Amino acid sequence: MDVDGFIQIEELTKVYSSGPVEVVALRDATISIGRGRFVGVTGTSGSGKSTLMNLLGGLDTPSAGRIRVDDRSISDLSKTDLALFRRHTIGMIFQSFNLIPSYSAVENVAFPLLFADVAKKDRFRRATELLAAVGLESRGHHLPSELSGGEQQRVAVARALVNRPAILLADEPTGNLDSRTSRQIVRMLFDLKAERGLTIVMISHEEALLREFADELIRLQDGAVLSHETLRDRP
Ligand SMILES: Nc1ncnc2c1ncn2[C@@H]1O[C@H](COP(=O)(O)OP(=O)(O)OP(=O)(O)O)[C@@H](O)[C@H]1O
Repeated sequence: MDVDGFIQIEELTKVYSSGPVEVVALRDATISIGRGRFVGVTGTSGSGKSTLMNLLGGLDTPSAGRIRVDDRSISDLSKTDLALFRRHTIGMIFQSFNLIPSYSAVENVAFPLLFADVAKKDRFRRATELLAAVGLESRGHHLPSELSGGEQQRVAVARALVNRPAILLADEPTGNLDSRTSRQIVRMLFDLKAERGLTIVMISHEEALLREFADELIRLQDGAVLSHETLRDRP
């Protein structure tokens, strides 16, 4: 296993065509991310951050280039293998928490396990453990509408981690939160990284927040990698 190049993004390009107009959302991006690193991605609006995240998460396919995770090219996976990769290797969270409104917190967290062939009793045991890991052990039976924004994002984090993925992708996870709650959520991601050996890629335009908690900072501009800084060396 290659610890340093756990995620290898090689000359990745994404072109969107809408009618005669072509938009190069990502151009020739080459990035190497080590296992267990917390990597922040920043850049102005339209610089290609979400495009990169969607390609990394296997939600979209590149126009050129490839992504390797743990030495496997995800660009060459069959539909079935890509679905398995998404389920077992990647957890994703977004600016909107995307919880199922009629499900309690614990049911939301357990939901991905419905598709993972896990017995009901174990689904709820694992979901309860994850809720405790994000500090919400006493809120399991609450509906999303009964939780604050920060608490809803914690439920979304627990749900993203319930299949024990190696990688957590976070696309503007603090975009709907006030600055104090934002800091609490990013600190929690930082702690989860250390406890679980997670590799985290987080998009944010709050550079100060990324500088406080991330190990590395990538800046995109017009779809290209402008810089890739190391903020903290591996301990
Ligand atoms: N489905 C699509 N069809 C056409 N163009 C797209 C599509 N998705 C993104 N784009 C374009 O690609 C470029 C990069 O978009 P992207 O969403 O990756 O940027 P971003 O850095 O995440 O922006 P923001 O911070 O505003 O979310 C933009 O010019 C955008 O308009």
